[in-house]
Amino acid sequence: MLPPIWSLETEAVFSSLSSSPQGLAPQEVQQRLIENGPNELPDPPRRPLLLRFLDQLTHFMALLLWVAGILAFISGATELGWAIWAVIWINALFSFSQEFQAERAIAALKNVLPAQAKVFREGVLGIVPARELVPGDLIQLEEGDRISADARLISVQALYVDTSILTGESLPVARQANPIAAQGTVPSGGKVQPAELSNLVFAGSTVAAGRGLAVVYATGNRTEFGHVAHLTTTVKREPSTLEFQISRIVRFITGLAISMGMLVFLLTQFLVGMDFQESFVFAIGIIVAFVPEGLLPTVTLSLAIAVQRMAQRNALVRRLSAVESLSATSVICTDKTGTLTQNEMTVRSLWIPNQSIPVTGVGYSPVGQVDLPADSHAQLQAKLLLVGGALCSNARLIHLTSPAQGKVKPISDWQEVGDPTEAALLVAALKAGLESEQLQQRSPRLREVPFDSNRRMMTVVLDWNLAELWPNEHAYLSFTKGSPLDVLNHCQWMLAAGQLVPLGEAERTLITQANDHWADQGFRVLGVAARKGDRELLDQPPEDLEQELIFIGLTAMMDPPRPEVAEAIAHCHRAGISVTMVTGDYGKTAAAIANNIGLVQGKARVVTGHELSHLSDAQLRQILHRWPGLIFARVMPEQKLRIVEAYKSLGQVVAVTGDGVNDAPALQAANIGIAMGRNGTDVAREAADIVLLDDNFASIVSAVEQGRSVYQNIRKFMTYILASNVAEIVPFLLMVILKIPPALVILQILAIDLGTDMVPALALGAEAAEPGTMNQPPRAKHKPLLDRSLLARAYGFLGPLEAFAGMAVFLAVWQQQGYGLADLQAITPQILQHQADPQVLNIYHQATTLTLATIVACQDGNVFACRSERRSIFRMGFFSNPLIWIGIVSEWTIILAIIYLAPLENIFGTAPLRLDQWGMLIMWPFLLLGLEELRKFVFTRRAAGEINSRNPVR
Ligand SMILES: Nc1ncnc2c1ncn2[C@@H]1O[C@H](COP(=O)(O)OP(=O)(O)OP(=O)(O)O)[C@@H](O)[C@H]1O
Ligand SMILES: [Ca+2]
Repeated sequence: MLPPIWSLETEAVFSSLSSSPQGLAPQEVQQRLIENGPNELPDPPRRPLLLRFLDQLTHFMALLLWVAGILAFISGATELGWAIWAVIWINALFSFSQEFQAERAIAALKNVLPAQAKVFREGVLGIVPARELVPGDLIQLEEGDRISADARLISVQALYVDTSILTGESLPVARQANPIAAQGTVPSGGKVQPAELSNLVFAGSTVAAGRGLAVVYATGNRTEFGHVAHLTTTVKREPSTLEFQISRIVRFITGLAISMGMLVFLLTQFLVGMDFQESFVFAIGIIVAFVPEGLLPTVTLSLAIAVQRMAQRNALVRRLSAVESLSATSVICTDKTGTLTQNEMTVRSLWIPNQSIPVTGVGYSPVGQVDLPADSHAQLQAKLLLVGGALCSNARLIHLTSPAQGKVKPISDWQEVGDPTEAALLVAALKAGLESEQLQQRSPRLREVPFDSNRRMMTVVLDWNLAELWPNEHAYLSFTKGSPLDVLNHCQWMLAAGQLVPLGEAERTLITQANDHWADQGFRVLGVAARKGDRELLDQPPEDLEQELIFIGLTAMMDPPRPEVAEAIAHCHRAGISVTMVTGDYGKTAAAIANNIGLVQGKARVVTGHELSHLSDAQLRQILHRWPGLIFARVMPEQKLRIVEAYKSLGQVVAVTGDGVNDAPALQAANIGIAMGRNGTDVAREAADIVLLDDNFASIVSAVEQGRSVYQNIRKFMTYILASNVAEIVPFLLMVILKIPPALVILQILAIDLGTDMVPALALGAEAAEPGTMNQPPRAKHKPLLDRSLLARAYGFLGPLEAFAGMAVFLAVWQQQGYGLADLQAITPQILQHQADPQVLNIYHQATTLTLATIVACQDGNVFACRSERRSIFRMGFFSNPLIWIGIVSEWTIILAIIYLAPLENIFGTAPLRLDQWGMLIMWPFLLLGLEELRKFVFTRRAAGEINSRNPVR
């Protein structure tokens, strides 16, 4: 048996996996991919479709309907019995297909952002999809990465991994790269103990801090995670509060329906004097008609549609419930670098004491010049600054015209891998003819203290052999780069004109002023310092290593704002959303950028992380309350959490962006956590509700717009459905009050609720966002979906109008045939007892048919009315949502079939209409739409008046 991988020396690790320090060759990878299969876990088994369809036939509401159907059969109303059972099936099919579609839409999102891995192949670092990893691959691990295969470490720099998904251990555990002696480590019987085997990392865990290189030895099912995966991969889709709200509404309306049904039963029994069976049929019919069975699936589908639309606009929603929080978002706390700016850094200037040196060129292509000073000391120092920056970085430049290895997406000819800040330093050095790989070969790196955003510095220790730049009487040299003031704090000396000068107040002021000069113009400034020494540079703990440094110079780099961002911020302000910048960058840099993009006007209020740590919660809340455009600068990721919680305690709905490991708590605490898809870490993505595929602030704003529009759409189709319910119930109320036969029969009600209304309602659920959506303040957090204005519009305005139309045509048909109200009342008992003569019955059938057709026609007017709560349909255009027309065609197909196909005529109690009767219904939809337009007109006038009388300045 082979010795276990954790007991091997590095060379043996490579040879046992037939790999090398260069990584595998592409052909070899292909071969191994075929042998081992892709590095992914099989999808968890899903509930078979048939069973899921059966679920739809057996949930509570369906059971209720089955019972109602059986009761109908028992009481002899066979037709109604069949109809109710048909309702169950139609509903089940409809809900099933909607849920299926919604699920597919969401499942498709999984492939939008595939997991990736950084891997060396033939010595070149590239990014490949994690599913293409094979045993033998040499992978690079960095802070925040999710590890996608089991691997043996061969080098580490302060590497800590979070193995909680495997072991439940929540604290990060330290990893190392040396072989472990075989004896006594693993208990005989040999279950791998991840925590014990400190030179292994496992798929499913994440890098909490530091960096490392590792060789993959197991992929896919053969990983440790693969063994337990079947237990953990089933992700539960928790219902959102919106869905809770809807099911509450459904329950409420069901209750209402049942009491209505009972009331109708009692009234028809005791007031109208119907016989028992007939009353019973009415009661059941009313209950069935009123229960909004299709509501929940329609809501789910319109959420899924929104999620799809958001993905098209670069916002990947990971939890459905995020959609509704988006609609109520009132504050966005955003990063600066990469979100508001392009994260494309270019060094524009160098500064060494008393001298600035311009650098030309754009982007990452090393085309441009460093205008090196003529003075030899200054020239050497400028070069030293560039060399220090280049050697103290882990980024790489890839020139894509050279045969590209791996699958690196081409963005420009020159692309950076790694931190853009560091890539910019490499480019600047290259422009001065200093090639980082050559430098690295001559002065190999012996140690690294990785960058972290709390220290804001990074240090490397080199075996210094570049004496022509800077003679070194010691063996080693360290370079530290980082935020200028932090670096300066660790310096004792300054290099100037080839001499070490002790740093006094004057020198410090000089450097700080240079820093502020660049920062005020929006430049990101880094300081570079060095230290000479021997053995101690390798052994000292980081705190001691980064002491007594020699300050060398500053680099100023530009990261231009994204072009769309100013517009997006203006949108936010119009939409009543405050934007707060929370950045790790320097206050002056942040303020300059904020001004540039319109986040603040005039002088910005900047709160530094240091200041923040001295503020009490109450003071913080007061600041947040007072300043709409705020900047938090030099904050640590941990402090984001405090800002988020303070906003929440003010009752705001907070969206927050983040990219790093330490951002995860804030992302989780916020109402909406937004992670970066391009430059974010896997850890941040997994903590977030939404992942921005393009890291762009503007995408957040368009997601908010989509969120608002779903919310509006749900209100739209609810209004639409509730309005026709009124027209359905009024005939029965009038039957009782006026003692006339009902103007609709039960099956006709079912034809509306489960036939004609369905597709138009769906079409309303898929409406695009209205143009004015972002001109209104966010909705109040606790405002219920069914608020007073919606109920008033549906039950108090649209519904009664339709009911009036339906009753008017009903009575008009009788009138036409010479039956006034009194005559009708006289023959009512015969009609109800099915004893009227055929001629009268025929008139009755025509009258109910016309009422049915009129209500459906009114719903056509209504569907256009409901497309917006306040915008005129003439401004929206009748053809801007083609689905509406599909809905209308479906309505009339159903209605015409019911009226003119003989077998259906019998079931639905309809009769063919004459042309003049059709003429009677034609005006109603126009009347309804016209009155709605009038209402909207009055409403917008009033709203405009209110806005004008308010102080327009925020
Ligand atoms: N690779 C690096 N090496 C050394 N110092 C760095 C490096 N990257 C950033 N810094 C310094 O640390 C500071 C904080 O960086 P951090 O990444 O936390 O925030 P940021 O990128 O500046 O801003 P934001 O929080 O808006 O993304 C930077 O302003 C810079 O001065
Ligand atoms: Ca950052």
